[in-house]
Amino acid sequence: MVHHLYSACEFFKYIIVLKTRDRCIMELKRWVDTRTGAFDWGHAAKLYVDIEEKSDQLQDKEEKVRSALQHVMKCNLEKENITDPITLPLADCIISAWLLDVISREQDNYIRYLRKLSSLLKPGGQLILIGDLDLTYFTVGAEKFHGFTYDEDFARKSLEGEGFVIDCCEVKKRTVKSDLLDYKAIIFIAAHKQNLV
Ligand SMILES: C[S@@+](CC[C@H](N)C(=O)[O-])C[C@H]1O[C@@H](n2cnc3c(N)ncnc32)[C@H](O)[C@@H]1O
Repeated sequence: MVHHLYSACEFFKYIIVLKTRDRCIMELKRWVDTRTGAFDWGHAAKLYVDIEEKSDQLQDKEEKVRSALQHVMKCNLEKENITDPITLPLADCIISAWLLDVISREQDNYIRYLRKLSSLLKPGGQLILIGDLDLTYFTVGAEKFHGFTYDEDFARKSLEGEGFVIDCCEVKKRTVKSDLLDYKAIIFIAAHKQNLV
């Protein structure tokens, strides 16, 4: 998914994308390098310029994202240092979308993963967290996977418990009809990591 990078590159000159699967890393690098046969993310760029009413900037936007995207790196949230053997400098902002919902089994996991994301952030740094509320399953191809089920209260308390201050939290009720997954709403949270005193 690259949709969020179109907005992010308006604010950040250097962006690092972390992915766990080698195939995803390879595909995204092909797109960054405009290689033949790379996945066409044109619809994401078009969506961005349409929302921002900047359709004349379509070409520029693609180039801006590509030049901000410095590295596509491997990560695994199960590891102590999730980008082992590389240690990244602390980030100004982390965007995590639909990741914790999918990889967490229970509340303790979710909080532990959140702590790992926090450890990659500078004090005062921003965390933008997007997820599905009340998800129990999702489907990919013919396979059905477990979703971690949580509500707004749990997300808020988890962030606050890990030393974040929530600046904005919005919940948007589901409008899509599909039995491929069963979430009830999408949650968008912008929070910052408290400075240590
Ligand atoms: C629903 S997708 C979220 C996609 C994400 N927003 C993106 O743009 O790539 C869940 C992602 O979690 C990744 N994942 C699974 N186990 C992981 C782990 N242990 N550490 C980090 N990512 C993991 C999967 O490869 C998958 O891309």
